[in-house]
Amino acid sequence: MPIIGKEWFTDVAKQQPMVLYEDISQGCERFVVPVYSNPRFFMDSSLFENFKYTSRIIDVAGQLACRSASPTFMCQCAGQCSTNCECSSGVFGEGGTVENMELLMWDTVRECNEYCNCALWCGNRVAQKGAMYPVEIFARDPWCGWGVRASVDIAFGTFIGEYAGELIDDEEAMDRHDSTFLFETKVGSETLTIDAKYSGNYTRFINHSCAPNVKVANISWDYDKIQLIHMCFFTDKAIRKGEELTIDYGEAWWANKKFPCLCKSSECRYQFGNDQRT
Ligand SMILES: C[S@@+](CC[C@H](N)C(=O)[O-])C[C@H]1O[C@@H](n2cnc3c(N)ncnc32)[C@H](O)[C@@H]1O
Repeated sequence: MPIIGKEWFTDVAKQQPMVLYEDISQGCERFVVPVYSNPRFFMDSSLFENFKYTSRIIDVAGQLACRSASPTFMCQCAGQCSTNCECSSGVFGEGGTVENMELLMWDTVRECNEYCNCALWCGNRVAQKGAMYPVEIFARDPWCGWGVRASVDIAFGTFIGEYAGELIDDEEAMDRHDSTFLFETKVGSETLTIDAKYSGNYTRFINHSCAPNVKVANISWDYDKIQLIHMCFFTDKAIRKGEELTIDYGEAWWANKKFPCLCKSSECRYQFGNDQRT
């Protein structure tokens, strides 16, 4: 494997990108999600041919359909929920951004739901409304593959998308030989998995960084006790247009990986052995 120096990345950034798809979401998002290749190196784009873009959780095994449907959570607030509202976790400030990231990451955050009396514009309805900020998929490099970058400036604490894909149980997850796109979640006390290998949205292209600018929080907007926990992505820094979006995959993900991390951050924790790619 060649040594990747800083010059390689600087040089590649100067190349004119090629539009491979004008909108890989095919209208599933509020914005187009273009895919950019790079003439400087070859990138396998065959995955896009069989990839089904969806911005939703696909209940393949009926895990959600078989839940009891009795509404447990519902507020009686009029218009905007008050700070005393039983649904509100006080995480979202005015405009729906998160002010306190620690609070967001502390536990599952409950948003108001379809049985709540409050308005659709209530500030406790954020992630349920879907992604609002345009992003693009780009050819990062031949080793990491594709990545995601912001198409506009995005403020700190902004919801940018939900990890979408097929909702499967543990047994099915073990049978799927590629664990790259598996993300654990819960429905009530049951642990389930979202697999975004074949179906998903742009979040499945987000790469790892040891100094990430996006965090993944647990959010629910179900009325039922047996709630689906949605894995929701929020910016943890102010993001500039063109900046790559990254998350921390966590130690468990890296535990059995045979390749080094290419995040190039000074805080990188997974550069194994004598790897010279600095
Ligand atoms: C969830 S996918 C992210 C999208 C992926 N880059 C692609 O082209 O489909 C995770 C895979 O991306 C690559 N990857 C992501 N972050 C990386 C990093 N920091 N260093 C090296 N490879 C990375 C690895 O091949 C990993 O298995």
